[in-house]
Amino acid sequence: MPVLSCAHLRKVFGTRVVLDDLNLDVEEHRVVALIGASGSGKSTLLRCAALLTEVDDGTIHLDGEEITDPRVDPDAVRRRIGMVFQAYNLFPHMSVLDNITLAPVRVHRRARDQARAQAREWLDRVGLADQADSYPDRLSGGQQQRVAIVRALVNSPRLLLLDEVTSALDPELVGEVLTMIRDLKAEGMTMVLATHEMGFAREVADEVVFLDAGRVLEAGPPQRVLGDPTEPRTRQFLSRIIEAGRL
Ligand SMILES: Nc1ncnc2c1ncn2[C@@H]1O[C@H](COP(=O)(O)OP(=O)(O)OP(=O)(O)O)[C@@H](O)[C@H]1O
Repeated sequence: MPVLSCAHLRKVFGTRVVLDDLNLDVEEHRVVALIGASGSGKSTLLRCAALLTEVDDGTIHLDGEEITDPRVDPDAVRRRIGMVFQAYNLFPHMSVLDNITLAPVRVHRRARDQARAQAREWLDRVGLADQADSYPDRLSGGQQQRVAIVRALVNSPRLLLLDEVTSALDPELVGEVLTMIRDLKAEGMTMVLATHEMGFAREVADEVVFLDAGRVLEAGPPQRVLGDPTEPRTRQFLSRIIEAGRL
């Protein structure tokens, strides 16, 4: 059974169809990279999967449970899904440790000591143990994004959704975040990531999914989709990326 299964998703903003009969399955321990032009629906898909945006039609299952069922408690679902955004969204007036433990303690009613111990363990693993009591503005962008990823991991989610997590970073800080994602993959974390980093998608993803106007136009192993795409639209997208020097 897939960890995440999206079937016939449809999302419309005003008159614009942003997800259009979209289907996507993500098996356990797999990493799926979503690629596609700006506006193709990558962020919307991730936000729908995290129950941050409501779908207009279709279903989403997490471990076989339909999470788009209105009777499901969204907070309970969000505890099982970690989501990280492009802008790390850390609270500036809170220490790293408080940023990480706020939701587990306040929203998910986890015991404070237990949440803090787990947060410290994670910070240690990603080399940020000495920053636990720092405020975000003392950290580099790469460190802040790693804290945001730890914040998403502290509930031991079944699935991690990463939306352009390196886009806001200076090029020299991208590597440390990518290394962290690589390590998570090695540990077997199931992930879906929207990315413009084709080189990284090629290296880390088990499957690359090309979205075009809210549909999955092409999906498969990275070598195939990025190296020898069958769809003209995918080829066109990739040649633009090559021109921009980003492949
Ligand atoms: N809350 C919203 N209200 C209205 N329109 C929205 C909203 N969120 C997204 N859209 C529109 O939906 C379309 C798809 O946006 P989305 O952010 O999902 O694309 P994307 O593929 O992630 O793009 P990018 O690569 O630029 O992040 C865009 O045209 C966007 O303007």
